[in-house]
Amino acid sequence: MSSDSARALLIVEDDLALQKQIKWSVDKFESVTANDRDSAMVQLRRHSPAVVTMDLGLPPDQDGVTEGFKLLEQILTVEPDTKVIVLTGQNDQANALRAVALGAYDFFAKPFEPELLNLTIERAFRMFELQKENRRLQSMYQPDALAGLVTRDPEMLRVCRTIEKVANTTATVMLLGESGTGKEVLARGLHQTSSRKNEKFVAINCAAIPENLLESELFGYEKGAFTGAAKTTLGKIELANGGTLMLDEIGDLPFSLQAKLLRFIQERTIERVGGRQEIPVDVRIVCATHQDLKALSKESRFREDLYYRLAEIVINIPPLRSRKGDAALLAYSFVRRFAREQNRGSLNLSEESVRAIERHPWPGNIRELENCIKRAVIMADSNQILPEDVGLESPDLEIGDSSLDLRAVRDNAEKNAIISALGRVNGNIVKAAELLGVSRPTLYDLMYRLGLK
Ligand SMILES: Nc1ncnc2c1ncn2[C@@H]1O[C@H](COP(=O)(O)OP(=O)(O)OP(=O)(O)O)[C@@H](O)[C@H]1O
Repeated sequence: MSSDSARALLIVEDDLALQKQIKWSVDKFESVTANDRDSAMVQLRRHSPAVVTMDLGLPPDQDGVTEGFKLLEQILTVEPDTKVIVLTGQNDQANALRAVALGAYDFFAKPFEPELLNLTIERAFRMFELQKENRRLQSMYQPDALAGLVTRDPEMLRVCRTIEKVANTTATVMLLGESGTGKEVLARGLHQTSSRKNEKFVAINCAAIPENLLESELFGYEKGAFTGAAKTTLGKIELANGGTLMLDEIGDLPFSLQAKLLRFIQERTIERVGGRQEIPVDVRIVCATHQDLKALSKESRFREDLYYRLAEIVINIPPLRSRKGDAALLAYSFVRRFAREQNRGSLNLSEESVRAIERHPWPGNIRELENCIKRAVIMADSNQILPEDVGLESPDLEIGDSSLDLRAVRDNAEKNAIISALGRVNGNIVKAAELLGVSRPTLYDLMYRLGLK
């Protein structure tokens, strides 16, 4: 445990002899004890333990599980980040799975193996610390204007610092990055950090508007300028007057309009379509593209003089796959956001999901990850988001460290046995359950948990 994790382990066990035995066998952790639901909740409030081990059979229902499940729900409502390890009877896998589905961190069958229990508790503490660290980092690095931006990647943090530095200059900023890397978020951040923050931020996507409409969208038009121009209408440039104009996908600006934009940047005046008056406009320009504008200008598809006008400050935004640690950090933050929006209470990513997220290359960058987590929050049947909810393959067992991870070894062995059994009986669940010596519902639960369904 790290020094900051002086947070206790809470052991909830009504059998006092067993309680002592557990406490003794996990004596490297600082522990407190409770023997029923009420005393457990008192201890929870008093010590805010990071990890709880609890028996499901608590008084007055020692032989059942009602008190145990009530306690589990209460703990996760009051302290959703607590890692709860449920101790179950030997053949009580159905309740163990139900507990995990409700948000328990792990389960453990009694009689327990002290070494394994120690290992599981240690992992739970580590997970707790990791999540806490993620939240700390998230709150640390955010200047107010870039508050919605989640990152701990050194390159992205440099990008944020550059944005802050240039915000109050008049320099035109060019944001280069793949789709979904947060170009608009950064452009808005720049606007918010600048002295123009109380004026408008107007964005226009040059790729999304047909060429014949783009000119009037940008520059506006006078009444009667063309058929259907019933009244004088301001364009985006004029609408942004005093504020910031974001020209998104600038690489798609038609050649014919590039000259007109260049003129505006040089003269700082516009002429509406069908108009003859020069109208002065004061806007800060930020442009963005995923294209290589220099290459486009070599091919004479983008005016070189315009490029140099727009590229006073060029900021390269790294793709998500090269931001260290950001995929998981963003995923945690999106889970919290969408769980709140969808009233899903305490919802957590399973360890497998986190690993799968870390390994995925995210070609659609943060937008793809955001959509993926939104879907997962809707799809998750339990309080744990599994790799299949995220739509990602469960990562295979790693050679090395995690081959020593007994839970993963056990999961993998169970998965292989189930796949073999199902293969042998041609997919017949009843027969496979018989072959494996478990009930049909247990097999279904197992298949679900192991991502075989
Ligand atoms: N660092 C970040 N932290 C939190 N959310 C982010 C971050 N970066 C991007 N997002 C979110 O990801 C989505 C995509 O971001 P944005 O629209 O800014 O990307 P873009 O690069 O402008 O994409 P495109 O080139 O396709 O227009 C948005 O919903 C945005 O809120």
